[in-house]
Amino acid sequence: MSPRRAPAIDVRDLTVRYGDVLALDAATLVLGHGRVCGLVGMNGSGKSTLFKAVMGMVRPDRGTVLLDGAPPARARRAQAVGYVPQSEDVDWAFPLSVRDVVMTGRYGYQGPTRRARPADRAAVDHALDRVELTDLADRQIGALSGGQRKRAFVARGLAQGATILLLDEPFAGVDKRSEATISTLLRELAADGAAILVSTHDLHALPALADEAVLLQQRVLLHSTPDEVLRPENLALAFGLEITP
Ligand SMILES: Nc1ncnc2c1ncn2[C@@H]1O[C@H](COP(=O)(O)OP(=O)(O)OP(=O)(O)O)[C@@H](O)[C@H]1O
Repeated sequence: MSPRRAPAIDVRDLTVRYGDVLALDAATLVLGHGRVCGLVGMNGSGKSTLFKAVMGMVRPDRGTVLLDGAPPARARRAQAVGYVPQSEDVDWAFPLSVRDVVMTGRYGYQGPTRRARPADRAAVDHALDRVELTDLADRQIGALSGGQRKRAFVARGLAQGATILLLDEPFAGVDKRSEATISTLLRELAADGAAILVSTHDLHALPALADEAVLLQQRVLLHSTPDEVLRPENLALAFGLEITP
């Protein structure tokens, strides 16, 4: 019998503080390959902090993160994990074209100072095509619309060949076309075996997008199906008021 595969994302008892602010409080979240998990919570509930901790970009006070059974730094070196940050976390004035940004997804294979090999260029072209940005590939990244920028970062994860994808509010401020393009792509990637953790404030879109969902309020309040998470009494737990999706 083959050994059981480690979960794609295995977060246990994760506590993160920024000074006096308790951003995550013993959060536990386990996600398998082939699954899309929606992360739902109020502003300030710790969603971005969870992504950063999973990427190894913030140091937890307590708890562990394993990606495919390995610490985040090793998973990053192996190019196993791709991250689409919140728009606010990106310097859009950086003089990179869309193609350059997507090519950074390949740096683990070629090193930043080496010239792109044909396989790298082919992977980048394919990724640009899948997010429908081929026509804009040579434009400076800051000269794209919000939705197009999100698609460029999704393309970076695609070009990288990441099997774990973390997307921090990829639908914020994007139009229906970009939203549909990204959602369809995420479903296809999950069908190919990727594990996808995606935060969203778009509760309507959750059932079509995600196989499972997490309600976060520093702690994981609930990890269940999207329909269960969207029950008004559960949303009231996380948002503190009666809202209907
Ligand atoms: N660098 C930082 N220094 C101090 N406090 C921080 C820092 N980053 C985040 N915080 C605080 O940690 C808490 C969690 O923030 P986080 O960005 O993870 O929330 P979020 O759920 O992603 O919010 P949003 O939905 O608004 O993006 C908030 O109270 C926030 O103010």
